[in-house]
Amino acid sequence: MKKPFDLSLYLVLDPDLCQQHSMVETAREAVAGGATMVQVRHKRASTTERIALARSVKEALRNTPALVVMNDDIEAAIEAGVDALHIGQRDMPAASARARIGLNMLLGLSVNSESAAQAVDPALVDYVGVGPVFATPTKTDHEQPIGFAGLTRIVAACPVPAVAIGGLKQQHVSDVLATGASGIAVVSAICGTPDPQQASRELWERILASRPG
Ligand SMILES: Cc1ncc(COP(=O)(O)OP(=O)(O)O)c(N)n1
Ligand SMILES: Cc1ncsc1CCOP(=O)(O)O
Ligand SMILES: [Mg+2]
Repeated sequence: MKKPFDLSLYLVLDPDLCQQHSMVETAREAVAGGATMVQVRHKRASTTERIALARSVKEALRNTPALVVMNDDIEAAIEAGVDALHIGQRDMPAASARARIGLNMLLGLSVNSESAAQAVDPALVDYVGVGPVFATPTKTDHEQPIGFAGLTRIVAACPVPAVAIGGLKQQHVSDVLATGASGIAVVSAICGTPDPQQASRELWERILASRPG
């Protein structure tokens, strides 16, 4: 069975930024501070290394409600038994990914335009990552930034829940949620900060403060 998911505070791990605190430690601390999803994203690692890393992250988050996501690597996602796979428009067709991962794993897809949003098939894709909202040095090959106006239009065109990504910091939380996005995805707002739990908690508090009720 697919797990229910909460995109509110979505951490994407980065091996270069996670030096003082390892990726596993950063994941643990961020979830203690409120992160709801953690993506294992390691572009230089082998599939074997990604499997080991994902297993360690899963173990660290075992008694928490946070979900573990694998970026790009379908073999590693299946072998490590993560909760979700995240792919981009150029990685593989969503239909191929869904055929491989089956019906029990969540599938996330990156979207950068209204036309890509309209093309999302909710029978295949569970959520979208929309961005980059702003230019960011964390991903050097990112698409054209969309800004909040673009984010608003793309989120409205998406048939599935959306998480915003790219250059997002604490001060952007309320503007992100005002677009209709379900959450905020961050790398450098948590990875590489001196206290990842505190960074996560500050983001989480802004999320709570930005939501009605
Ligand atoms: C939540 C989330 N959204 C978008 C992305 C970017 O995915 P992609 O476009 O495939 O780029 P890489 O991350 O693979 O460089 C993401 N990873 N997560
Ligand atoms: C993985 C990814 N996809 C689009 S932008 C991005 C990196 C976001 O990093 P940061 O939160 O540090 O700007
Ligand atoms: Mg990708």
